[in-house]
Formats: sequence, C-alpha cells, structure tokens
Amino acid sequence: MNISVNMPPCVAFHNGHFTAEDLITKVTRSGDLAGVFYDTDAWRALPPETAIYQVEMLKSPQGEGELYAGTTHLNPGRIGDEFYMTRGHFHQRREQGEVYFGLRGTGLLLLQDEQGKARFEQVSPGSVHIIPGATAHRLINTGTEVLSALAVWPTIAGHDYAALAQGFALRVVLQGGKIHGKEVQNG
Ligand SMILES: O=P(O)(O)OC[C@H]1O[C@](O)(CO)[C@@H](O)[C@@H]1O
Ligand SMILES: [Fe+2]
Repeated sequence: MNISVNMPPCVAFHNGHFTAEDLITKVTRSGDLAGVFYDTDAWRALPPETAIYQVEMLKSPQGEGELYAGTTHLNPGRIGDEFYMTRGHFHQRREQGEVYFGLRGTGLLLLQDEQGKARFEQVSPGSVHIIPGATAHRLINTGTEVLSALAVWPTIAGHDYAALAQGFALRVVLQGGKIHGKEVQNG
C-alpha cells in the first residue's frame, strides 16, 4: 500500500532576520533512493517521481558556530513491507551532533554508531532527540499521516552517505499487522 499525499504547506519560519526567500525546499522522490529500500522489485514498481519526503530549510550563513534549521516532512507509505524513510547519514564532521524535534505524526528515529550498534527513538509531536556526534540518523514514518520533524544542526556538519552504502543494521517493516525492527545481516 503506498499513499502518495500532497506535500504539506511550508512550515512558516518566523525569525528576526529570515524571510520566506531564505527558505530552501528539496523533495526526495523514490527514483532518488536507489538501493535504499530492500525490496528492489517493489521499489522499481513505484513511479520514480513518487514524493517520499520534503525538507524545508533556512539558508543559514555557513561557518563555525552557524546552525541550519530544517523541517523534514516524510510521507506515510511503504515500499514492499518497508516503511518510507529518509536516506540517512553520518555527518562528514563526525564530532558534530544534531537535535530533532517531533512536530506531527508518529514514527521512529533510527540511530546507529560507527560500530554498527543501532537503536530507535519514538518520534511524535513534542518529542526531542539529541543525536550525538558519530551517530548516523534516519527518520522512518510508521504512521498513516505525514511525519514532520524540525532538525537543528551545525552548517559545518556535512552529510556522509557513503559510510552507509551497506545500509543500516535495522529495517522497519509491517508484518502480520505489526511494526517490526528487523536485523539486516548483509547491511
Ligand atoms: O539527507 P537525508 O538523510 O535524506 O535526510 C534528510 C534531511 O534530514 C536532516 O538530517 C535534517 O533535516 C538534513 O540534514 C537532511 O538533509
Ligand atoms: Fe544530520
């Protein structure tokens, strides 16, 4: 079952020195996520333009001490029995952490250290998540509505996707009507 819902309206950022022109919006579609979902046949069967998530972030100045603030809106849906999720990444600058704030919907934040040890945190409106340095993070929508979370992270953090080319140690699927975190043998 794949629900493709329209993306929610922009989350308005009201800040002393940011205006709507300072908002960067990026949509990630199923076609952008080759190799991310484990059921390749189901992924191929989905029209590649299917919107999976949208990130709206502020155009912060870059540099030490500067922060990005961005809201990820992750659609509900599954590819095969695997819930829609973000690509997930480590930060290039491993020592840089990130904070997530649950805004809407229900889901999971998958966190994984460099030794491959993975754990979940429940995401819901009002939840706050401290992502320490050297911890990969992926948002997963296990609900039936859009999952939205605000993130704040250093502009110098960068994204390292290559370190997760083998994927995360856990996948989240719906089986027998229940949500399962499944260990993945070969990443
Ligand atoms: O880059 P990914 O793993 O697709 O995650 C989506 C977005 O979530 C964030 O971690 C927070 O919004 C951004 O850094 C990232 O671009
Ligand atoms: Fe991040």
